[in-house]
Amino acid sequence: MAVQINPSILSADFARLADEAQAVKGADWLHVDVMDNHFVPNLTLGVPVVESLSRATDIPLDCHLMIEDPDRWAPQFVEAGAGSVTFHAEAAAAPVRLAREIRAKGARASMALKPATPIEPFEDLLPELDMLLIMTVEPGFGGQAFLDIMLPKIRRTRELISRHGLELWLQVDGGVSAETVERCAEAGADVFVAGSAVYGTEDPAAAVRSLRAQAERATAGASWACAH
Ligand SMILES: O=C(CO)[C@@H](O)[C@H](O)COP(=O)(O)O
Ligand SMILES: [Fe+2]
Repeated sequence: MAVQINPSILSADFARLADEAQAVKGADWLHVDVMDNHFVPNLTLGVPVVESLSRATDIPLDCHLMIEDPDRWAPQFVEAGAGSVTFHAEAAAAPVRLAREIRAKGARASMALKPATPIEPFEDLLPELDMLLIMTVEPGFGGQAFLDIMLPKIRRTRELISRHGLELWLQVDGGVSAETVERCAEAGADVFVAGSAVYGTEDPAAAVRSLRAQAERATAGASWACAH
């Protein structure tokens, strides 16, 4: 699978979201962080904003739900126009039923793991998912430092995906930048969320191109990719 770069609008200007989406032309998905001040100690946006944003841009929306009760809310984000919906394993009451419901409504189903949540208990669920998100910071805020200690989990997850012959995308989110993207790609990630490393620069579209080039180079030399 080709490398994908998903800018996070958490680091964009919320009063100009349509323009900010325009500013990252060439991005694969627009990453939309939904926070409820319960699952994480921060509050961002909800279904109506996703609905408006999906009408305002051709870039598909990758909604990352950092909320309690995703079983109730995730389907509404699909109806609002999200092309991919990520719920947290720690918050979902019935992750298999929820993933099936998201897929049945026509979106890609994805599950996220906080840094302290291991992948191993979820091995049997992987065929139910289109993407797995490994958080590389504690969720809640943009601009945090990348957690290097997550690299072994990325490697183990890539091994599981290969062993089961799955088409699952492996996303990393948090502190992904020019300094860290190559380590993530070498470990096995193929979808890269970047907030401050894209919107914190003078030229967000150029930042997307440059992260993509770095990730592609690192993937080309990675043992997990060479084995395919
Ligand atoms: O989900 C989150 C934070 O909880 C992320 O999507 C951040 O928005 C990424 O921002 P950077 O770490 O790239 O600045
Ligand atoms: Fe996110």
